[in-house]
Amino acid sequence: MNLTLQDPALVRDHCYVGGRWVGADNGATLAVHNPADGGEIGRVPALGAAETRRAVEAAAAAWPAWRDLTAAARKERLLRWHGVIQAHADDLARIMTAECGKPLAEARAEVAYGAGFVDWFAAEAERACGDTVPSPWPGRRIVVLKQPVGPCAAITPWNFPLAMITRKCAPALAAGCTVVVKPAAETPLTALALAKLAERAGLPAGVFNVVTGPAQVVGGELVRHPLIRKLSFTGSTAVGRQLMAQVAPSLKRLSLELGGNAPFIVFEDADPEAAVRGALQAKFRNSGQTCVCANRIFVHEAVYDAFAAGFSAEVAKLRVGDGFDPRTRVGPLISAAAVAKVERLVADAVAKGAEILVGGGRHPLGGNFYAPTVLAGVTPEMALFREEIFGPVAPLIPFRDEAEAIELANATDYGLAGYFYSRDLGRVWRVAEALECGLVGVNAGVISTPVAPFGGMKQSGFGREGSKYGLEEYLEIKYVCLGLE
Ligand SMILES: NC(=O)C1=CN([C@@H]2O[C@H](COP(=O)(O)OP(=O)(O)OC[C@H]3O[C@@H](n4cnc5c(N)ncnc54)[C@H](OP(=O)(O)O)[C@@H]3O)[C@@H](O)[C@H]2O)C=CC1
Ligand SMILES: O=C(O)CCCC(=O)O
Repeated sequence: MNLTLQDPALVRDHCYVGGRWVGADNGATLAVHNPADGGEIGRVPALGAAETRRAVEAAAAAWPAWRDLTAAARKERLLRWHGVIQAHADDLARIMTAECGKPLAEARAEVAYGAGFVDWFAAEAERACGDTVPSPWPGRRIVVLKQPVGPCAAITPWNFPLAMITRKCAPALAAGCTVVVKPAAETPLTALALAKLAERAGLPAGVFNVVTGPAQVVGGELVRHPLIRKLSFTGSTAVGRQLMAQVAPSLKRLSLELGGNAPFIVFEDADPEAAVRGALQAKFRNSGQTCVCANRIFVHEAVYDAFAAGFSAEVAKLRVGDGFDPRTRVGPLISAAAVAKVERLVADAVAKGAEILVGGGRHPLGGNFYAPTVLAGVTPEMALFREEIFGPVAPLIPFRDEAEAIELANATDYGLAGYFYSRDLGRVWRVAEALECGLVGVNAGVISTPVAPFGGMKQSGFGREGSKYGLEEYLEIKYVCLGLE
């Protein structure tokens, strides 16, 4: 595919380590493909363990000087990075659409969202405030300092190739940490473009590094290296569990943002049109490939038929296609394996009695395109009730009353996002408090923003990204007891 950009220098074929552009020692590379047509759009280095170690050492070498800058100086450098990201927003969005398939409008929205983390945390750099505590001793004072954790590693997924990097790295850099990022194999070009822009913004060498290559080798080295003090990971629960075991020997700090199985509940008192709009947003953003996507849509039996009809009519209108086509609302899935997983889940549901209201199979475009699908009569026995679908399939499940809705919503090992529509104030509080998840959208289908805490409970992981809480993940607390004599 021919990726036409205003600034072609943003497409890199080398990694960014210690302020230099480097390849693998043995020259090995990995291909990057466009999921819409399978075409190769670039190649990136397949680094080995030795090159990854050098990246860690570069981050460690850069740490003292970066840590010792004033917060205002770090803020100023982050704002410069934010400025160049915004100035190249269209190119970044095009790179993203090419390598992960999302519609260009969504890619542009992701650049704005992702840049927002840099802007927000630039300002937060100056708010890493400590405390003084009333002392129990007359001759002593108690002071609490906040200090950067140290060199960090970030392992990021393909579904938000830009925002997942800035959501981790902006707070790390603001706090005074340095970072080595390993992006997903499917979407390294956006990460390397961000590195190019970091270089142009004048981030000092070694402060922000991007390494690409086989997950077990590159990721494995980052996870085990003793100089890395903290790991932040977004991806599948299975890999998150492995990484947690791998960091145990070096006791690194850890943030895990893992899979989800979000309930979306439509109560009988919901605004019906708003509920349909919200469900469309919560389900079909990024073709259903987000960890906060509605995975199970519970609808009160009194409004079930009306909701199913209204929602299905809107889903049937969603246009599927190449993300570069401005009419496209639903792009391809990331890979053939992702399509196969969605097919398996739909086949299992249909075999156990689910009814297909819309779609139900691969899209006529073929390849990685799957038709937006609505399934009625879904039950907890079906695999998609428990598994993260990560595709454009909306399962509808009727319920009788509030207690049953809450019980069904919480009947999952995951606990990331939950949504519900209701206009009853008492119910809004009761249900928001009862849902076992880290984010709740009430009468709102898309709720992510750099200013609010994002993160999960249960097997969706732990730690928070974004907001003032996101900065704390990269700060150590140090208690200083000061004797006055
Ligand atoms: N929470 C979320 O936002 C996401 C959830 N998922 C869920 O996970 C499923 C599978 O997606 P998938 O892309 O395979 O997710 P993974 O969890 O496998 O990948 C996420 C990141 O982890 C890296 N990684 C994988 N294995 C290791 C390892 N052993 N050591 C270090 N790093 C590793 C990957 O690298 P590499 O790409 O090189 O393999 C990638 O950078 C999806 O269907 C979805 O259900 C997926 C993505 C995001
Ligand atoms: O899927 C994810 O991991 C990120 C969710 C996107 C968002 O921040 O809303």
